[in-house]
Amino acid sequence: MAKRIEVSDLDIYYGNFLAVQGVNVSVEPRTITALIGPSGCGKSTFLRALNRMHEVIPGARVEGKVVMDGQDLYGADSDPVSVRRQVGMVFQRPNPFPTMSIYDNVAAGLRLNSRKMSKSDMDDLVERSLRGANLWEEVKDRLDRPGSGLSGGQQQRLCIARAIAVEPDVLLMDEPCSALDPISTLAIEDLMNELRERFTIVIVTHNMQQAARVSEFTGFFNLNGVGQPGRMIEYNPTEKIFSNPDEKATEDYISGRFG
Ligand SMILES: Nc1ncnc2c1ncn2[C@@H]1O[C@H](COP(=O)(O)OP(=O)(O)OP(=O)(O)O)[C@@H](O)[C@H]1O
Repeated sequence: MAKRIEVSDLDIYYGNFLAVQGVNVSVEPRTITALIGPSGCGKSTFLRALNRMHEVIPGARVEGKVVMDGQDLYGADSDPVSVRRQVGMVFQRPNPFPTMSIYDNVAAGLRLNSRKMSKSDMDDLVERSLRGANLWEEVKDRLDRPGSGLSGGQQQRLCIARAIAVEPDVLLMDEPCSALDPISTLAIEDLMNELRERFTIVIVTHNMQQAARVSEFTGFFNLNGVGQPGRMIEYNPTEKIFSNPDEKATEDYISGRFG
């Protein structure tokens, strides 16, 4: 079930380096939010803080709050593994488990979450997830073949099937189309449009047209200079960001004056 994410006063560190400072934002359920901004301003860092992937890096930590429908993701009783099950992630490069079959790639997350399931229930869930990722028709006759044998765009949809199989509440996507050709990119964008009905989606993209095409809300990150922390300086409906942003820096960025 899609959930609301409320971020308050979030600071994100790598050791002593403050990479992202003071993010306050509320992301509504069943919407797509795009995060845009120049390289190094902390978009990916912020995204990874939303499912506690950030802390996997030694010395990395956050201050502030990320609350999902009332659940404090960094609270003392919150388990990072369960957070990552609730908040799924799709990466820039499609990363199916290379030696695993297409079927097992989708089933992997369910097995890791040690849900005991009959073979026929698992078959149903794998099919539903592959259909949900608009991949079923292309792979239904070769489910036992390795995931690595698919095209890049198919591999990315396989990764999305794997992510949605565990029924997360939120789906994070870090430049999911940057390694894909335009046709595969459109297939993923169509898919995002369908997935928004079931999930809260946050996507990092360098592609302004993509942000404009797929998202309802856009967050613009910026930084004042090298070594300075990135900040989310504007969060607004995407239409407003691209037609009449509140901040001059947002306008300069989207009109290609920097970045
Ligand atoms: N593992 C890490 N260890 C230390 N610093 C890091 C690490 N990853 C990122 N950083 C730093 O944190 C800051 C934000 O980086 P991040 O990758 O989040 O930016 P970004 O906006 O996603 O950039 P890009 O658009 O180029 O992907 C940068 O100064 C970067 O050098």
